Amino acid sequence: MGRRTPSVLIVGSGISGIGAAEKVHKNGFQNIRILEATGRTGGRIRTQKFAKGLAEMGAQWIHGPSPENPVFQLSSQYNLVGPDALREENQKVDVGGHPPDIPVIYSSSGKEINPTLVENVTNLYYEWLEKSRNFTKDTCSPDDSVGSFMRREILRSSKEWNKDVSELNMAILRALLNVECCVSGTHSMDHVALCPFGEYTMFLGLDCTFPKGYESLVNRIKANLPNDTVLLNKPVKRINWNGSFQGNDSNAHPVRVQCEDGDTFVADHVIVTVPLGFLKKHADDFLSPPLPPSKKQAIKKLGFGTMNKILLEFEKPFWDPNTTYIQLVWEGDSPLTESQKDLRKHWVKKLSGFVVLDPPGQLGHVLCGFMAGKESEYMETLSDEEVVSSMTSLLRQFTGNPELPPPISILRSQWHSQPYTGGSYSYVAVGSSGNDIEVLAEPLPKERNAAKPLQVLFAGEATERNFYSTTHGALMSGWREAQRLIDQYPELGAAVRKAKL
Ligand SMILES: Cc1cc2nc3c(=O)[nH]c(=O)nc-3n(C[C@H](O)[C@H](O)[C@H](O)COP(=O)(O)OP(=O)(O)OC[C@H]3O[C@@H](n4cnc5c(N)ncnc54)[C@H](O)[C@@H]3O)c2cc1C
Repeated sequence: MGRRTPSVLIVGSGISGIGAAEKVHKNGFQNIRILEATGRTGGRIRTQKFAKGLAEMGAQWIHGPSPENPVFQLSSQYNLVGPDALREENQKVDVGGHPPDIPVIYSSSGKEINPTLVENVTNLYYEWLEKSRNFTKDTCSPDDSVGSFMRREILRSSKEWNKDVSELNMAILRALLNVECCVSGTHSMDHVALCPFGEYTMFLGLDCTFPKGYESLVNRIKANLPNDTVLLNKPVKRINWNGSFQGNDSNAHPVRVQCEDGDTFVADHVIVTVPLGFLKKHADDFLSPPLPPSKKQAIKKLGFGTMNKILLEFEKPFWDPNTTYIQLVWEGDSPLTESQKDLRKHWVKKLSGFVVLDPPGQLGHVLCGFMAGKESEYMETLSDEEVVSSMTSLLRQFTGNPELPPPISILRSQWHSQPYTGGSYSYVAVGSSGNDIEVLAEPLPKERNAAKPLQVLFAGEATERNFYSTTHGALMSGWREAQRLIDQYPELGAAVRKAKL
């Protein structure tokens, strides 16, 4: 590759792209540029003004804020999390993947359900969920899903239920599975593969938020980069590699990136951090020569679903000040029957519940509803007025108060319709496995030599086998690819260390 300073292009300015850029920059790389399709940095980390304060349209919590979590490491180093999150006890809590607080539960007949009535079935649900993480490819069929495993457990257990609890138990289980669809970012748990489900790894620690918004972390990392590193509104159309473009000669850069506006950039290396949702739509023509068939297959097989938020601001809270979560339970619903197909009529039934934003003094009286799957994608096509009207009817029905005032403002995410995202986050779908994640992460070319050096690298949450769908997974993936480049140029790191002496 000669003695020229290596140039690195990064496609996408989410936390994986910004994180990769900062790491290579810290290790002596000087020629770095990030090309971002949209008019902002942060990608699926997006903080917006709403009500009295801020709201997160994408990532909201640091999942597992403990010392092993790189997002937590950085956030505490930069003083971006509150004192509770920094307490040692907080970092040792093992929530085991379920919410630590007892919710307020409303049913569709307008009654509040006493949580003790559903405690047994809720505990059973979490036991089954835990069990579903213990399978491997040797102990289950590759076609099996978390949803069908749960149904088998429900059917087995329900034989022992009295008639008077059975209906409520079924309705609660349906509601809990709706929550799980939000966690996995999928339409149905029937789409989530059972064997690799346990590969997803959780850190210890009670989830925490960012008082100044999740974007404060992205901005803080970005501040370590030279000012002109990020070019906004530069959607990349095609990446030519292996010198497959006109005007190239043997001493020139092996990679050229073409933007939709006609601009081109050449480089030694490109790190692609675009979401899996984007790759699914553009796998055939995003690279030239095209992606190898194994990578295209992995992109096709892995899951990428939609999970959206609906934020509602109220003049006054109708909930008790201690309420942290409101769970909605549709009477008569069951996890054993498919959800209704008429989205226009039934989309609201997929809403899993509302988190109460805290503290109200800073944020206002705000409920944040969560909804996954096709219903969530349908919601994106409606107007704000239609969503407010549906939410008002829903809350009036569940609280049993036909006079409940409507929310005074609304803000919602629409991740599925974003052309450069195409959904919310990835999961390991039935028919795929953790190996597909590894294949997606493999750099190109696969066989490398002096004539065919390392050129196209892949990062982003969907490339992290154990931490996909999270901000820390995304950051780890950016650091992983940055390290791959750093290892390629040991002399740059050595020069940085020498300069520091
Ligand atoms: C609603 C929601 C809630 C979430 N909640 C949490 C949570 O509480 N905790 C958590 O840990 N994680 C959460 N996540 C997941 C987390 O936000 C993501 O895993 C993480 O932010 C992904 O970072 P990334 O860098 O991989 O991708 P992104 O942030 O998506 O960055 C990719 C960037 O590439 C750009 N791009 C795409 N195509 C092109 C192109 N052709 N040319 C140039 N640029 C392009 C995009 O515009 C984007 O800016 C949530 C996500 C969503 C959507």
